[in-house]
Amino acid sequence: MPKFAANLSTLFNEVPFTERFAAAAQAGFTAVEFLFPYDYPAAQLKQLLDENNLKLVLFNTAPGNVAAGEWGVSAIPGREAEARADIDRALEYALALEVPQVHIMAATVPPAADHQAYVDTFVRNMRYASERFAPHGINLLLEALNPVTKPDYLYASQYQTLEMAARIDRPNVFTQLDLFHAQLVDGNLSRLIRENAGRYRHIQIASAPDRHEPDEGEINYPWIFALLDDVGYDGWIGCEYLPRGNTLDGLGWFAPWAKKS
Ligand SMILES: O=C(O)C(=O)[C@H](O)CO
Ligand SMILES: [Mg+2]
Repeated sequence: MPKFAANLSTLFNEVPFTERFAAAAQAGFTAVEFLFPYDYPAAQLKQLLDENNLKLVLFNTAPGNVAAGEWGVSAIPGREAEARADIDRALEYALALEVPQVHIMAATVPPAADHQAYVDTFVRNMRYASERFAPHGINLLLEALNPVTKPDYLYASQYQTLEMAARIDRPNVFTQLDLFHAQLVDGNLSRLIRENAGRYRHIQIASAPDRHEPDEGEINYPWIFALLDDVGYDGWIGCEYLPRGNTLDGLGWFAPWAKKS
């Protein structure tokens, strides 16, 4: 039985961020995820979660200087102190908000840069993060991003993040299987889901190629949800899509699973 989390960074964007918690709960979600919590005190976010009986199931480490093209700091050589401070801050938020997993953002790699140096830096910082988070039972996730949405990101293929997780070789490090990115880069989603069950601990969904509701495009999500049940996936499924129009108007696909108020 799939468990869905509303991504408040992309859904319910008709209202300000702090009003999206109530909107998600009223739409029948019991869990949420979003990109970054850092613009708000943890206590304020916890109150919003508690008031709406919502679990927070994922957020990311900080993105760095987005205006300068950065998308994560954990792989940038020479920025280790900043990356580890971001990891420590993410841990503080994860503990305060009772979050079971955090996506550690890697970095975009400038075309002329030494890619291996970025990989080696990321492995070291991930092992640092693993040691910080493991005593609290919190998992760390790596996510491949397709090169159209995010050019020059450290990894684009699911098979690269699976290999990276194996190289990091820590028991609380897994991949985040965003099926939108996976379809655009790797395809053969059934093989990915079947052959790597247990190595991904979070899933995100959106249509391909347009990243809208999961009721259009190339991916047959009802079939995918049944396959996920078949392989015993019991994690959350993050609804990280860009609504075609009003969020509520596009939630017909979610009706079978929405919590009835
Ligand atoms: O971009 C995505 O798909 C994500 O899930 C990350 O949170 C941000 O890149
Ligand atoms: Mg994603």
